Amino acid sequence: MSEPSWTVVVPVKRLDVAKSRLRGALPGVPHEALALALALDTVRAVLACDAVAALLVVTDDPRAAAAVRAAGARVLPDAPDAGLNAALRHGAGAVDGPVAGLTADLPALLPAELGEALRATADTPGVRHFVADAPGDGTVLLAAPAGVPLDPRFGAGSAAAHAASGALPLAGGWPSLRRDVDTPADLAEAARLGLGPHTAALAARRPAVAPG
Ligand SMILES: Nc1nc2c(ncn2[C@@H]2O[C@H](COP(=O)(O)OP(=O)(O)OP(=O)(O)O)[C@@H](O)[C@H]2O)c(=O)[nH]1
Ligand SMILES: C=C(OP(=O)(O)O)C(=O)O
Repeated sequence: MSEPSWTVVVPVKRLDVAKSRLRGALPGVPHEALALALALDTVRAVLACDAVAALLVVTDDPRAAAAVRAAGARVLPDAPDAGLNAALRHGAGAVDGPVAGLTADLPALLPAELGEALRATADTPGVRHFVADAPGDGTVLLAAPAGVPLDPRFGAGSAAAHAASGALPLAGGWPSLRRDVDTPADLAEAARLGLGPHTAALAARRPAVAPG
């Protein structure tokens, strides 16, 4: 097995405004706790991946910053404060060597699937690669070899945007990597695959019984 070489950059939006489509998905669970749990399970899997040398989380959220730091990530403030792609460019700009941007909403992520995807980039060297999300329209991972700018184009229709910008799609199955969680239905899908411990603990909570 080759040495770990990748730095993974994970952007985490301020928890109070992150993952708005998921608000209320787990009754009785504060929204910020759910957004944080998704990020912590993502971070946990990245740190356990043998292809990853370092993890850089770009965030302005103090609670998220403290929690991911405690888990072993480096934290960079979201100085541009101009959205996901600006945060990724900022993070990638602080990195030497191969760099991958990964979304922070992958609570079922298995380290082995991330490792396979990162290693698969070596089959076509010198170019950017991306992994589309399960529906195929979005992107969960964008990877650039050393010396090539990450040039992220996340957002609606990002799989097509990444392809149009010259990035090659990676074709593995990788269900846990492709399972980003934007909606309650996505969360149910992720639970079917197997949630990481932070999100699983919240999903196992029962809402308090209403008085009377
Ligand atoms: N640092 C940083 N991260 C961001 C920003 N916007 C989105 N992200 C992160 O980018 C990833 C993918 O974002 P989305 O799935 O669009 O998440 P979102 O904007 O929180 O969710 P919705 O409100 O449901 O659209 C998640 O890890 C977010 O935390 C931003 O402005 N700054
Ligand atoms: C940020 C993206 O979308 P979503 O909001 O669906 O995670 C994307 O897929 O590029």
